[in-house]
Amino acid sequence: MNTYDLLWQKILNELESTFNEETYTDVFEPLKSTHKYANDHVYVLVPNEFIKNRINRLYLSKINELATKFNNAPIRFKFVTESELLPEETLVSPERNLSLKYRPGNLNATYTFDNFVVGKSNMFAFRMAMKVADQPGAVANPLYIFGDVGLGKTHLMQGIGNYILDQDINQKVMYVKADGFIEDFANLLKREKMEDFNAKYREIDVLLVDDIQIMGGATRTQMEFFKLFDYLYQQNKQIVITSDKPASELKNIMTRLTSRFEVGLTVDIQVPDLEHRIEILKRKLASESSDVHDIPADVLEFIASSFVTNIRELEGALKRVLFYCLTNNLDLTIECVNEALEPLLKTKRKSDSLNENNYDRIQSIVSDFYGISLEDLIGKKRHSKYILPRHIAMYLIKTRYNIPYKTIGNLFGDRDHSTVLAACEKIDNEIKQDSSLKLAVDTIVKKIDAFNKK
Ligand SMILES: Nc1ncnc2c1ncn2[C@@H]1O[C@H](COP(=O)(O)OP(=O)(O)OP(=O)(O)O)[C@@H](O)[C@H]1O
Repeated sequence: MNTYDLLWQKILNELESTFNEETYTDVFEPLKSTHKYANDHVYVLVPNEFIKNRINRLYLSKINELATKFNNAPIRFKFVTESELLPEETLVSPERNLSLKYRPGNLNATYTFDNFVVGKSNMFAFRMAMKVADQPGAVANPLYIFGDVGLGKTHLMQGIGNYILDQDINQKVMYVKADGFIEDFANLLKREKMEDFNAKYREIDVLLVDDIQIMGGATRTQMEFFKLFDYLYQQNKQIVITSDKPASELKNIMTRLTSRFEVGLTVDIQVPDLEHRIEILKRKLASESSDVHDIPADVLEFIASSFVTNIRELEGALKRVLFYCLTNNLDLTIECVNEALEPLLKTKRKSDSLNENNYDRIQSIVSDFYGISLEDLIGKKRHSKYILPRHIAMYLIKTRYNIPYKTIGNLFGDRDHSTVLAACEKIDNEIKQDSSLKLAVDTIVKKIDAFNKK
């Protein structure tokens, strides 16, 4: 038995004890050995497309996780049918080499479905992304993904692109951030090279546009984007868009665009809970090319509890811990991790406590101003004398501190992302039209500023 067969056997043993007998017998039992190792992947031949898709969707991430654990270094599996193998074996294409970080169409090869950790906060978004990737243009077009900073929108969107390319390398996928599109359009205006612009954006099968809110106010770009959107949409080309807010709440984006975004399917990604964050840390650890593959549970929980609202920060903390402990040759204990993270935690504690006090202060200044109790400001009563101050307090916290809507929701009796978002947008609109409301908000702001100067 070669090394890869041995590795596969270990994984199979683990899968046998993890999954029920039926799943194991149907899916894994026929897959006795590996086929080859190439392009950073161990290949396993599967009898048909159905089994392949089932494994890719449901078990691939677990398999890769076990593989990395048993191999003591990152390694990935690929399940292929016989018919796929022939063309693939003759194809020595750089696009297939995952050691290259970028693939055609500006795609980051490391953002895949199998390393996207799924939990309650992103389950629906993930399922829909898989469906869209399986049948581009047919299931939900456009797919509109929104959520707060650092929660995985780009990862999921590029996961769609990578999956589509994995199925068919000839598909033309194009990933662009909205500011990149604005820049390309500005260049087009300067040089009048319409053919280049069209070649880049029209001769494609899948368009992925990240952070569409950046296009707010860029009217001419929006008009061009509108034409492109319609052109691709009419041909059933898949479009995926991400944003920090729902389409209906986008500022300074023309309604004919936002209404088109709403024609397809909108999904959101929320802040992950503790268990989910710990799982993310475990999976990031397995994919790190360091010698550490196991971290004590209390240490993982410590890191996951310290970084709550942004997965990018959570990832950064893990990297810092690994680097610090490895270079100083220290064991991964809570004390050592605390030491490693101290500079980050210190600034965070400072700004958190400062901010928490400030959030409280905004809430009490608003409740004082309107002569209601703090309890009623935060509570569930639906009378207008409570609702307006509540919305104003949410709006002021968002505009001053720009923390996730969900976090603001937690400060107001666990209200959800969309409730807070709607409240903030409502106040933002109303102060433009209602001068007495604007005066009230300005007065409250002055009181807050006066307090901060004390
Ligand atoms: N569910 C997840 N599983 C694994 N990694 C994740 C997950 N969600 C986010 N990440 C990681 O967190 C980091 C930030 O994610 P990403 O850039 O996709 O966030 P975003 O929502 O697009 O942020 P922004 O609003 O700043 O554009 C990336 O490294 C990504 O791989």
